[in-house]
Amino acid sequence: MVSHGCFKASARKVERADGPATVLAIGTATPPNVFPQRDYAEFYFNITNSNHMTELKEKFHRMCQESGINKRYLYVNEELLKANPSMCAHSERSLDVRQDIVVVEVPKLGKEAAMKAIKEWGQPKSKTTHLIFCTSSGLDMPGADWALTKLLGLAPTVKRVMLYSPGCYAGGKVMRIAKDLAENNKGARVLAVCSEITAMSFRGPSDKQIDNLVGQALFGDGASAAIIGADPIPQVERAWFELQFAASNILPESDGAVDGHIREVGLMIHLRKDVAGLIGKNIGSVLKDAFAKVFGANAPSFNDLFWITHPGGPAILDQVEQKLQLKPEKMAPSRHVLFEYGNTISSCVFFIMDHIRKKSVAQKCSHLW
Ligand SMILES: CC(=O)CC(=O)SCCNC(=O)CCNC(=O)[C@H](O)C(C)(C)COP(=O)(O)OP(=O)(O)OC[C@H]1O[C@@H](n2cnc3c(N)ncnc32)[C@H](O)[C@@H]1OP(=O)(O)O
Repeated sequence: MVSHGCFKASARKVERADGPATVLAIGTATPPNVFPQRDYAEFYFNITNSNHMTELKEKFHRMCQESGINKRYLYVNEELLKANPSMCAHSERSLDVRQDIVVVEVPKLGKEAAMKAIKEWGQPKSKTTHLIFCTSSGLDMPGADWALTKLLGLAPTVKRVMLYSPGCYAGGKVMRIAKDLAENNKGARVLAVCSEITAMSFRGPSDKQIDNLVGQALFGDGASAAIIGADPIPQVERAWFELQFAASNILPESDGAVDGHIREVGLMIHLRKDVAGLIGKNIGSVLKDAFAKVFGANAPSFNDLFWITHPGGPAILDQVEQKLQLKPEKMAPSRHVLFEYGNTISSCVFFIMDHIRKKSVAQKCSHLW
């Protein structure tokens, strides 16, 4: 609905929340198949019939060892991959097979995470006013947001936002949109769900595309969900985090650094070799600008502030730690989630926030950092 110009500023003010957006609950979910990273090269080269590529197998094994990952959860398993050999080739027509999996399973995994978040929130799901669904695992119409609305039994009038294919910066993007919705719509309760199943990009090795191996060594499946709203109801809702500021930035010389293209062969991911270097080169100035906007001239040091990093890979975490001269504990939550789950793309950041708050509770901390 669009109103004419006579809509009064005072009426708009009434509709805004008083306080900042807060995270009121978090839930996470993973598929049942667990893959220990130490055995993954063996599994991967066996299932893709690639054991004859001995040098590549050795290189992949080294990458897995250096990945900072202990285990990952994947929807695919031996049985499914044997039944769908086109997914095990490096580039064979396989889009239909992959889409058939993710169109069904991505909303289902998202539902698992969302139900945990709603349960923790403790409010009836009918109080959900907005739904944001984010995935880089496939595309469909009417969309995974619609599918999740049906699966959860949310009101047909819930205001939906669907984000397809934002890739790794999606955790921040989801929070930015949720913050805007929560602060500009008094009483809004936003269910934000990120769900990823890498069946779109699982593929066999090729000595012509080493960056594919990087992705095969790092990415894992997982879903996370959060309830975000401003002005928590006293004694009823609990604010775990306040969302102070949200922004995004396109780095200079970053074209093609992280690309994903949906083709007949599924999702083909490209990673430039210098991704970690590019982040290291820019992280200081980007964060300084962001923190100056929140704190003005009195921004605390990077070690004193509360902030977390998406664990794209160990090389990225090392660069950030080194360039900003961080104490090791600053990167510990990101490294922990990478170790336990791998890089679960959009869902990673809520996994990290969930880990931090649980650890704070276990250690009886009065604050989260
Ligand atoms: C969708 C999202 O969610 C978005 C994202 O996060 S995108 C993911 C971003 N992550 C990255 O780009 C990964 C960063 N890289 C790393 O963390 C580490 O390189 C790694 C864990 C993958 C491997 O570490 P490593 O084994 O210690 O050594 P490293 O030397 O870096 O790489 C091993 C080999 O792979 C090659 N390699 C690494 N990255 C490559 C790339 N992107 N393209 C081509 N080759 C690459 C290296 O040149 C090296 O080859 P040689 O053995 O012939 O020298």
